[in-house]
Amino acid sequence: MDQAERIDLKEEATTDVDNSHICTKATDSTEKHVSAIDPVLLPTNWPTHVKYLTDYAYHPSIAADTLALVQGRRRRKRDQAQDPRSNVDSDEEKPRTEQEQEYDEIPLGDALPGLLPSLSSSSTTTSSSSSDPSSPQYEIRLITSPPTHPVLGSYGLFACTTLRPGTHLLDYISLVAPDAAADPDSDHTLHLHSDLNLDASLQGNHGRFVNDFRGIRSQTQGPNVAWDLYRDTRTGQVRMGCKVLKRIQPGEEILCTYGKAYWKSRGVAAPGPEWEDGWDTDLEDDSDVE
Ligand SMILES: C[S@@+](CC[C@H](N)C(=O)[O-])C[C@H]1O[C@@H](n2cnc3c(N)ncnc32)[C@H](O)[C@@H]1O
Repeated sequence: MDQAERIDLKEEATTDVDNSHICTKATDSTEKHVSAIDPVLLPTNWPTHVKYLTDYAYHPSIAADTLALVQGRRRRKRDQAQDPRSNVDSDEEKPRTEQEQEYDEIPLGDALPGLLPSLSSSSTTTSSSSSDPSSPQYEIRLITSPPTHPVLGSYGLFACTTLRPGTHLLDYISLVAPDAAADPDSDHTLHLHSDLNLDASLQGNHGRFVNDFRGIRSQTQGPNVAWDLYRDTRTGQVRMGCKVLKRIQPGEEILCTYGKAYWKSRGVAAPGPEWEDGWDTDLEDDSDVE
């Protein structure tokens, strides 16, 4: 952890006239490595009690083997061993453990650079992400309307630009903790893989602000984004991506499903379909939408 990139940036407010909403724009000059983002660089509406992370933090109780797998170190070692120029010992002759095989099955994907979202798309390999680094794709907003909104007075994540189905928008960055160390009272948890969970209650990124669609979009509309587990092609690190399912207009709230189990564990009925299929099965065909 703590490989956060510091970007010396100045923030300026810009108004999107067409959509009557304000998004925060940022420009960078130099890049350095420090342990955390400077308070002045934090996103608008970022809570003071939460540390902003640009990469995962790992709970000290995670077993060494599991940590090597979830961080991708075990995979990198294997890849290096296959390189004829390398003198790294190969693990290939050793039979794959059940746990290694389980991690091998996680689909590969390209991680977004661990920067603030306003800058994160500048060097991404995903063609579906925004190519304009000075134009953030989303921002945290205090929810003040409509009066029926279930989390009125709390925060949510909102689109600043049009987001197309299939876009890899962000990753849910937080503390990675095993079940045994999970905080049962945390409202900012997401299952990662096996017995590992993501907990962004005290450290995280924009992902922690994505609300559940219930009471905001209809059951027929469903969520407009979905969480998608992947292993970074480059590093082998296991990450939780957020993919756009349906076209999201500027100013629209970015909403996922927490799953029925989340609400059931909190004594809340969650009617309607499960909405927990893979993100690509619910992907809207955007080809004829203008
Ligand atoms: C990950 S947080 C979402 C961000 C939160 N609004 C904030 O400002 O930190 C999850 C919590 O937000 C609230 N929440 C999110 N979506 C909701 C919904 N559709 N209906 C009711 N509460 C919701 C619940 O209290 C839930 O435990």
